[in-house]
Amino acid sequence: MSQLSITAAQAEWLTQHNVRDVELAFADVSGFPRGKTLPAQALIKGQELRIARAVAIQTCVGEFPDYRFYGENDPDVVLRPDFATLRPVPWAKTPRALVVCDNIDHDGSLSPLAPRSALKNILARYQARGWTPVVAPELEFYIFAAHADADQPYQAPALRTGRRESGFDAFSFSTLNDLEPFFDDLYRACTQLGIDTDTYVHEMGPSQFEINLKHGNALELADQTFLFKYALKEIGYQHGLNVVCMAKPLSGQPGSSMHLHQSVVDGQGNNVFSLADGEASPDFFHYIGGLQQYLPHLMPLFCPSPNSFRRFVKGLAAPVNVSWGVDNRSVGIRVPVSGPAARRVENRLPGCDANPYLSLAASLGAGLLGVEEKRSPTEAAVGNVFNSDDAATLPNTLDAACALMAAHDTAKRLFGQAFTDAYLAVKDIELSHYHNQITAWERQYLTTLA
Ligand SMILES: NC(=O)CC[C@H](N)C(=O)O
Repeated sequence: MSQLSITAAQAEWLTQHNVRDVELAFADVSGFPRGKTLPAQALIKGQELRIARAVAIQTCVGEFPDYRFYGENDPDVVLRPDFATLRPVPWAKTPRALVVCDNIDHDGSLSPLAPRSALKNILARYQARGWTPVVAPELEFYIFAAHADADQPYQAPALRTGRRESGFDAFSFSTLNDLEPFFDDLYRACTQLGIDTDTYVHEMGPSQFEINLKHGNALELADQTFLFKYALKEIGYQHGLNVVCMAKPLSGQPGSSMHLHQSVVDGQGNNVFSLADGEASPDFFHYIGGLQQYLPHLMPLFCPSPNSFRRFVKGLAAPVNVSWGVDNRSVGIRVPVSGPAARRVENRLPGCDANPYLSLAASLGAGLLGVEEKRSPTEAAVGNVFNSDDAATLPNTLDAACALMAAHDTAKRLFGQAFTDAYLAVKDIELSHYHNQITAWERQYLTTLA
């Protein structure tokens, strides 16, 4: 899966294309790209780069939790390139490449603080059973006009007639046509980055879109999703657009999700969720049982910011429960209609703001625990269950979600104590910043009272 050294063909390609630098990139806990840029020839010669271990657990406001979460001596990790991900940077004017890296501790092991390590460790647990997950993320995002004043609401971009979308316009083609130059460049970038896109549509909100990635290997899809979000931003900037993966950027409008479709194949490539006769297997139900039991304990990995929880509004196709059902958008765990080979589960909880490595690791980990423990799911939901009592099974703020994560050992069992403690410490800092803000709403409505 991972490729540890550069091939002669890759070195030749870098040289032939006059690639000056290579970004050694990895996702921090927020999913933001971080790393160092190295001259291409140095990479070819095998120069090793190190970076502070703490970078993986940088907060979204650029601070770090206490030393005890990453090492009192503030140590380094090696940025070890996975050369299977070496690609040109589509938006670079001077030829540049990028390669996704693992963070390696001094003892040669994957740093438990890095999100890519968390996913690799869960995949190793599947591998130990002779199993391989197959996943497909679906990403919703908003495209806004260029925007620099964080105090002002986002605005949809001006279209051909000067009009800006303001209402719902699901599945229309007209705005896709308006934004064709952006989408053309995005598609070109995806091809260059090895991102295998499937359908794209106008989603429900004003200037909200969805692009689905083709199903495949979980590590590859996490890398692709990480790079896709990087590409969205950069291609947007080239067109004077601000592409936003926040879960709920506009009040009163639909939020943006990152639904995760998942199935598992055995060593022969057979879907373990289906029996030979085409019926659903016991493991399929155990997997769903695991999701129902453990997803609530892992919510900060699907919904990483206070804003993430604003998405969960009844009736806007965003889940508010961990019920499961077939072909049902009022549940958190949806089973799409399919034949036996494609039998899969769709975890609808993650927002587009989720880190793809962590949300995939958490979802696959919860399902695996369900299989190992032979958990039974509830009865399948029938009809619309937005108002059912199951809603109470999910925390509805980041504060409550972190408290639930801390109160259970699920995250620790899947990702270890070091990661769990560091992640919660990061969230603690981010929440304290968030709660210290005085908002426009308070200025608007509380001044007459106080
Ligand atoms: N594509 C859909 O089903 C809509 C999902 C919805 N926008 C959400 O936030 O979850």
